[in-house]
Amino acid sequence: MVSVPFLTSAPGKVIIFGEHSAVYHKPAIAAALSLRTYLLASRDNDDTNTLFLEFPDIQFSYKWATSDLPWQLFGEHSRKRQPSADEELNPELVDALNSLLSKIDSPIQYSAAFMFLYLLVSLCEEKDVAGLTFTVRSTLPVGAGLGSSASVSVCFASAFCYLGGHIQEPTLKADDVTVKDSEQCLFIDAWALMGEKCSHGNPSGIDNAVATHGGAVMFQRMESSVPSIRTSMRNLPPLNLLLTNTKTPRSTAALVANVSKIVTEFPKPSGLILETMEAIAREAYTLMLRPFLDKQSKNRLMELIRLNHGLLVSLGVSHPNLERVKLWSDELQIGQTKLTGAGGGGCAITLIDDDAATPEKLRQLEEKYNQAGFETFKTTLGGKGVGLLTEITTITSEKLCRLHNRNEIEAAVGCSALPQWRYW
Ligand SMILES: Nc1ncnc2c1ncn2[C@@H]1O[C@H](COP(=O)(O)OP(=O)(O)OP(=O)(O)O)[C@@H](O)[C@H]1O
Ligand SMILES: C[C@@](O)(CCO)CC(=O)[O-]
Ligand SMILES: [Mg+2]
Repeated sequence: MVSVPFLTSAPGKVIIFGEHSAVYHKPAIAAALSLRTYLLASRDNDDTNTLFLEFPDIQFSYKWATSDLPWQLFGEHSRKRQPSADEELNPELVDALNSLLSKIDSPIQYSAAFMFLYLLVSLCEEKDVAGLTFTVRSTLPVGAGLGSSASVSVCFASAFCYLGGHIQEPTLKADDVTVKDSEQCLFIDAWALMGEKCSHGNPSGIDNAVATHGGAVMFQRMESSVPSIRTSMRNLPPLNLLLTNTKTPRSTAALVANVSKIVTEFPKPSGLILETMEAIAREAYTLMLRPFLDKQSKNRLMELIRLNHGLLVSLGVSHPNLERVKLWSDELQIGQTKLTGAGGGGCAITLIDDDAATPEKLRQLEEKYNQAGFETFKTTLGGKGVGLLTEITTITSEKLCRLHNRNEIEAAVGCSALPQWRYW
């Protein structure tokens, strides 16, 4: 029997090359971020017949009588299995959850609650979770292209795999280096992909893979049930990346659906665009295998960023605010900019040209962004994947909900602040 309270955590990601083309089986390059989501499972209420959700980042607080959930749809055997990459969502469970959630009218809250319940009922029995409170806090911006949905999905999947007895406690500390994926990580990743399917119909799996395994990868989705290829990129060259959030809201589900429409209606040109994106990601991979980039390679990488962004624009996934981020960094000749994640708003990355970007120019750029209401981030790439923290004495759901900002969340429960975190 697992003892509560405990926390799970998973990082967000930045896609450097290959968003959208990743859905169409093309290779993409992404790295874990130091910004993370934290999920606390605790017994903060006396009522053992109820399940409580606290998701303050999206202003959502909810509860269900545990007996109202459709536990009967799964037996012990189906809870223990690892879903294959092409497994579709269970239609009976989808129907049951749709009726249960019919009163929630915010799409953001609906999709979070739907993912939560889908994974919970798929992985746990009623007795495992009755009376528990689940609280989510994230240092990632919600729905901004940095993989917030996948990091939440990995937090849910790992917590429910653990509560359901499908995986053991992890043992790796932050500094331990591993070369082989653990079986437990593969199990969590497979279920987190099902969670991403709850969030949008056709995920490539790159976001949940990075949130589960951490580090930096070249990722390629395969056809049918063949597992995706994940090639770890251990010695990523130091990249001076500026991350800018336009704060323009968008949803990955809608953007992926729009691209799918273009791919269906214009198969030939869109096919060529996707092939070009593949060529870009492959060349970038070769360049990024070198531990240090010489000037010529760095310039080539910047050109590839520019080309990749242009192709994403042609697929219709940019936004005037993303173009503003690019225009202003182009005007000041800071480096090359592309949107990251699903686009349509959210974040852009700028690969900074260290020779051209003087501190004064960077200051001017940040000032322009601030005036437009954009937020810039400093974050490190390639951090740890999914983790667990047990023996918590000081944090309760109420305290976690009350934390005001990223720094407070990191200080209270963060992977960077607490060496007691272990990783699967
Ligand atoms: N802190 C959070 N608390 C609760 N739910 C969250 C949180 N962060 C994200 N979510 C869920 O994930 C959804 C956002 O997912 P979406 O895929 O649209 O954006 P993203 O994952 O940030 O970007 P991308 O998929 O482009 O990387 C939200 O609508 C919400 O349902
Ligand atoms: C747009 C997309 O390529 C990345 C979203 O972070 C979708 C996916 O790969 O699942
Ligand atoms: Mg997402």
